Amino acid sequence: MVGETRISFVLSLKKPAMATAFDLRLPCPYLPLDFLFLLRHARGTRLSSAAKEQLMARTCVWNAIQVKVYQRVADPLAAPSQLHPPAARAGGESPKKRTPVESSLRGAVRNSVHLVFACWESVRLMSAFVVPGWPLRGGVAGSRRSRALYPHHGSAGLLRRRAFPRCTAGDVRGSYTVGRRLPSETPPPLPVPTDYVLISETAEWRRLVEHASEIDRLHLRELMQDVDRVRSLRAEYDGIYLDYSRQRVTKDTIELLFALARRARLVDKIRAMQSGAHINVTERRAVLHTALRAERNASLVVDGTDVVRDVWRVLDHVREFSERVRSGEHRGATGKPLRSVIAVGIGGSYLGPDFVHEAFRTDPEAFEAARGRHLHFLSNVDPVDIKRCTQDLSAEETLIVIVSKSFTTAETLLNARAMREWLWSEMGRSDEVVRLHMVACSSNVPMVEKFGIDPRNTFEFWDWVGGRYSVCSAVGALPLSIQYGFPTFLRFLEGARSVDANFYDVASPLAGNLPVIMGLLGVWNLSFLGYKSRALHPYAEALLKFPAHIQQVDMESNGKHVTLRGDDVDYAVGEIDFGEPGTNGQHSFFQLLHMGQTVPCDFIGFIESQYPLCIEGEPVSNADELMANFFAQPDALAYGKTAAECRAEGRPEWLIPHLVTTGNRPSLTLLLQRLDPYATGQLLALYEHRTAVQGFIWDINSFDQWGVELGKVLAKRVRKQLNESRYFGRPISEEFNASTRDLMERYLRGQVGCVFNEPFDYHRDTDTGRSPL
Ligand SMILES: O=P(O)(O)OC[C@H]1O[C@](O)(CO)[C@@H](O)[C@@H]1O
Repeated sequence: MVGETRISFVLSLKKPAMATAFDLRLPCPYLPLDFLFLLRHARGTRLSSAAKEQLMARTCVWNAIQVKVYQRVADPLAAPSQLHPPAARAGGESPKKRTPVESSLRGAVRNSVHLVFACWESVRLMSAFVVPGWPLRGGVAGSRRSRALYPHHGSAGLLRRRAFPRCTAGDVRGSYTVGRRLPSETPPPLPVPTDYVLISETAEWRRLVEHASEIDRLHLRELMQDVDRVRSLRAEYDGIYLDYSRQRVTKDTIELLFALARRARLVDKIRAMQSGAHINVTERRAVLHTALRAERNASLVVDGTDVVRDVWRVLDHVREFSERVRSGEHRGATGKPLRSVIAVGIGGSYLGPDFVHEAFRTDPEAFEAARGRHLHFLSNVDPVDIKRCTQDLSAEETLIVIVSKSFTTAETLLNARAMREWLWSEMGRSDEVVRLHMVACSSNVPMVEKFGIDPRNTFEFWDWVGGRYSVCSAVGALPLSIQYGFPTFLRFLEGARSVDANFYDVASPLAGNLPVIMGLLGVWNLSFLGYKSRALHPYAEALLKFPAHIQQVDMESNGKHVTLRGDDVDYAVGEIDFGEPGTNGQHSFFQLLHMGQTVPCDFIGFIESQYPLCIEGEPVSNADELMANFFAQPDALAYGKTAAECRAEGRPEWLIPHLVTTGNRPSLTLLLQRLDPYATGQLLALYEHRTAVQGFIWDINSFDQWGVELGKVLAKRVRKQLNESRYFGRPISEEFNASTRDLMERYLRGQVGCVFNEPFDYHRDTDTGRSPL
């Protein structure tokens, strides 16, 4: 064996024809081929057949060499190269038109280059495969382009890298890691048990169904009288006090839910997540947002890379850059310090940072740290959002942070280009303006570079961080550290880490695992009691954006209809989440919560206020007034009001039916000391993991979002049509249904309200390339 040498090599073949040339017979369409490729071409190696068999087992486990060969295919599930989408057309740049002859000539040349290259690399790798201590040098990439393709390799001091000239993203990629001893391999996702059945077909599930009809006979009014029960339905961890006695459960329910968790192999799934297994099976990715808040001295090797080391490399970069901006060392193009930040992003690239920003804003220490600074978020593609963001700002003093994991999201890129135009319109059209005023957080570094952002000002994150789970990555770290200082952001990470420890401590009784308890209660309420919605009420104005963030975390994660294996679920999964801070929510939709549909509620409150205001002569402080409502609402929902109680109040008989509230409406209460950056991190992790627990029990993939992709594809068709009709007078295609056609026609009759001074690519006819102007 080669001992301490490890080589990681990725070859992405753009065309199936190329695969044929290499005789790659893929065992299944999406495979990273691992050693199969080498072994098929390995003649005369010194490997024993037992060793070959082991390598053929697709586990890519061998401590000497790791090789992956990807084939790009049409099926999205089958396209690992999707992780690095082709560079063309993003950032508004459009490819040059080529004649067919030019294109096929180029294609042929490129194919031959790839073929020669791949053969050469096979020989090199084969040599390393059989010769101990083979002095391998090279791989990717001295050039900025190839460094961008494999940014995570950029950090290892021991790497030897070399550019692959003429390669573009999506063509051929390779990387070697030389001389690092890697302690462990990425574990494979959990094997599917041979006796696999839908969770709803298990005895544990059926027992809960029966139990639900027993619970239906009990009212929370009675349940709350059992002091023993009430005291047993609570848990506490690191300053978070969870009271779930107002859930429609008994101690038996909880035992039955634990039995269901055992049957669903919840503990194994949590461990698989923690270890970096590819539990996001449809995208073949690990789910490691918890690594984003791991301690600096921790280590977690996933797919051959120590992800914690990478996390801290980026955090150090964030610290250094944010300090330079805050101190005024990094200045704008006209020499002014950058006091304002506009973070441009949408969905997970916006909601998390916005929630945390709001939570920090009135924390006394964070407030001090942010004095004189402004943070804004530009999310909606509605141009009005641009107007609102920029109207009070001076471009000369503004830094734009483009946040997009994919760097292909249409809304974000259009907003990014709009921001670039805004900067240029104020300070002149120069690369320098972009270099000094625009930075990016993305996992698609080549596209960021293509946009014109200095690669040194690009803060990467990785495909194992889902967008909605990315607030602890550079996505949140950069804008929030610039605004509040890096130490404040670190305290937020520490809070999240604390709850991660609780969640991953599956060796301890699950009764003390807050995310597990909350997740199981969520499953109970939806799948067994049939409550389709869930409301989140933080009694803290600073958490005003928390419900919106959790809405995405939960609904994008668990809004699914098939199990991990692709079987239809025959049970309800994924609640509708909404919420508002108390007491505002009470004066908005609480009427329905009290008298209309039953919606399980989460109440979040704090012992200390961020702003403890006491007005002389008032019977209680302002915070006490808030908390009086916090304590009252859960009981109002649980107990309701009977006709007898109304009569006892002397209400007229005709009014009584309108006054009766049924009660028996479940809620849980979370009480924490005070809302500071640490507690903000705790709450984030608690709710992230609650969602994961539910997904684990339901056996769905909580970490992909294919539904959203469909909407994006359709919007692309409409965009093309609007362009063609608006600028070239083309009729609306018959491909659209009558309703959409009529709506679009009506819309197009209106004025766009824009005058373009010079034509640019976006307005070219999509077929002829002709400019309308
Ligand atoms: O960060 P990106 O790649 O721009 O994506 C933004 C958001 O779009 C989605 O893919 C779908 O809305 C979210 O999951 C993600 O948070």
